[in-house]
Amino acid sequence: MKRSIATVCLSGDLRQKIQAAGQAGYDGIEIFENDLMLFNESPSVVRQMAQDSGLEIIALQPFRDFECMPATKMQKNFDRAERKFDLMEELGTDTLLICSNVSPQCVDNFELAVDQFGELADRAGRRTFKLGYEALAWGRHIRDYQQAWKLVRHVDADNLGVVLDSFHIFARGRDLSTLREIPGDRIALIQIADAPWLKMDVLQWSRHFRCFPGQGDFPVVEFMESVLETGYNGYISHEIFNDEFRSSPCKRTAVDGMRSLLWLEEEVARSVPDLVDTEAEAVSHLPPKASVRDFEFVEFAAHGDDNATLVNLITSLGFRKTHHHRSKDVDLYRQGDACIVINEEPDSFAQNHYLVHGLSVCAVAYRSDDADGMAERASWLGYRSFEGNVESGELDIPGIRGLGDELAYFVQRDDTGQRFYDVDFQPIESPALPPSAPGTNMRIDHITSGISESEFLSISLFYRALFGLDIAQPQDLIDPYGIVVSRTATSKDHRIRLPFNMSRSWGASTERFREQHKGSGVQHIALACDDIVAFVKRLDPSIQLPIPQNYYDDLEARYDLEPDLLDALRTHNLLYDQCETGFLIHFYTRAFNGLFFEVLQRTRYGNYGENNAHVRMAAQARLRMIEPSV
Ligand SMILES: O=C(O)c1ccc(O)c(O)c1
Ligand SMILES: [Mg+2]
Repeated sequence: MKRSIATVCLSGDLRQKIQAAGQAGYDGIEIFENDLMLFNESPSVVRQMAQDSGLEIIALQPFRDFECMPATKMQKNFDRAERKFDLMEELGTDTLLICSNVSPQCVDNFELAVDQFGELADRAGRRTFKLGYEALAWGRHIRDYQQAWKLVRHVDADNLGVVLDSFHIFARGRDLSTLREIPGDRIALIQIADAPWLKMDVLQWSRHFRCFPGQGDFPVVEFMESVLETGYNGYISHEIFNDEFRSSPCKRTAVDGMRSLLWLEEEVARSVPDLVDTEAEAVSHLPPKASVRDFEFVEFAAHGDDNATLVNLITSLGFRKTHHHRSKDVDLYRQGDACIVINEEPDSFAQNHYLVHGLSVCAVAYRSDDADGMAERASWLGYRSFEGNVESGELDIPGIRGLGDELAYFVQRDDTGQRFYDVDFQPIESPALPPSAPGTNMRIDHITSGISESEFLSISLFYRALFGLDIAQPQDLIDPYGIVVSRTATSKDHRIRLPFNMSRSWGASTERFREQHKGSGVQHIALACDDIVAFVKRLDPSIQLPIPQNYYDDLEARYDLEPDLLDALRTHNLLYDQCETGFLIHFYTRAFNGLFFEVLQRTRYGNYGENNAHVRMAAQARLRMIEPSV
């Protein structure tokens, strides 16, 4: 596929947009007229800029409100088109995109529209230009691609084709049935956009909520399959109007857009290999499939007193130090299957992380069936790799730059059942835990990150395209000081669960964390155990987040809980949630540097206790008022 992006997707001025698109590796760019109008260089300078960035200007757009206007306006419209043709000449582009008329003055007269487009195509043809006609979902009379194609077919001019924009098609009811019947050479351009399914005014939906394929809910892969069936082999061009993109660095957005196109091509090539005929896109040229299976360990950057704070907390949760790194100042703590690595090695990535963020998670390691394959996949998608200092005989674990300043590692288990710590670490004789210590088989259940609004879609793509996870619809969580928006990335078997949260309110939980932690990162680690009531009975309650008694009165009224259970919940700061098939019992620890742990027990329960998130956030906010340092 030839890859393109419309300048409207990116923040900044036209120079920044063009440079970002060029650096991200696109072949072409659609110039939005407004971007040109607001730029203080001539169209011929823009032409040179695009050329210098290795980009073909594939179209100028949009030409608006052309057809079926009152007679007095039509002459003006033809004149206006001629002015745009002059501009196209200077820009060095051969295609003008016209969108269907939205003006209240536009009359519903198909024959008239055919005549007018016939004349416009003649005029364009005289200057060897092409036209593309696109139905806006909110057009006055022409609103869907079938109507637009009917018009183009009736005009029957070689230089007039139809523009298919996935947003308008899905926003009007995802009918792809007749798309396959359009001959590929009559399609002027494919514009691609994904979006979340929302029930709202379609113009607002389009102008604010479009996103890159892989970040939303539209069946974009199916759309591309239908497009390929037409025989179309021109550009696929992102056209995303999105509020987050407007406030994000344009380079990152451009690179994410490229990742999205690669992901889309991969999905199409894997689902219908016969439709993909170019060698570069053949299945044999695709990267290894996503293969993250589980969490392997969480690594903290710590130092001095902070190290002691963390060790005290996790020891209270029943972790014990089992290994020390062979060559580095790194300890491993384990509790059942859950592994926490604490890194104090001087001059390391972890210590740099500590200097910036304080006590924090600097890496999450994922178990993979093919760790090198994951690294290769990451590099194919343009994610940056990380090379640590590896001594001879130690595992060279592939790492990449992940969310915020963190690393993501990919760890493979070999057939012998050896774990990463059997190679790089030495077991230590640790004193047995006191019999009173909670001891039940734990595993990492989920790891939640606090991120900024402008990172939200970027992270969705990271988890979807690189990790192959499913991304759930956003949910609103109610903090006493604002709304926290939460989405979760999950593997098919739910062994990997990665919620990520953002908030526009500086006082809400996510932003309070980001302020303390100096940026985005892991805010919350949830550990699953088999018997939480037994666990909590041996726990030092001072590490827990206190829950108000009113919560338990409400629980009692809401559910028919056994009195013993209700009593245990009440006594031990435990929260409870229930679904049709089962229930969840969980508690939270007090926070350190904005981070906290959760311990939970799931019984046929697939959610996250999100019904209790507001209780947790209110309890944390209250503690913060009493003890501002937490
Ligand atoms: O929102 C708009 O005006 C607009 C303009 C051009 C397009 O191609 C489009 O899909 C939408
Ligand atoms: Mg469009």
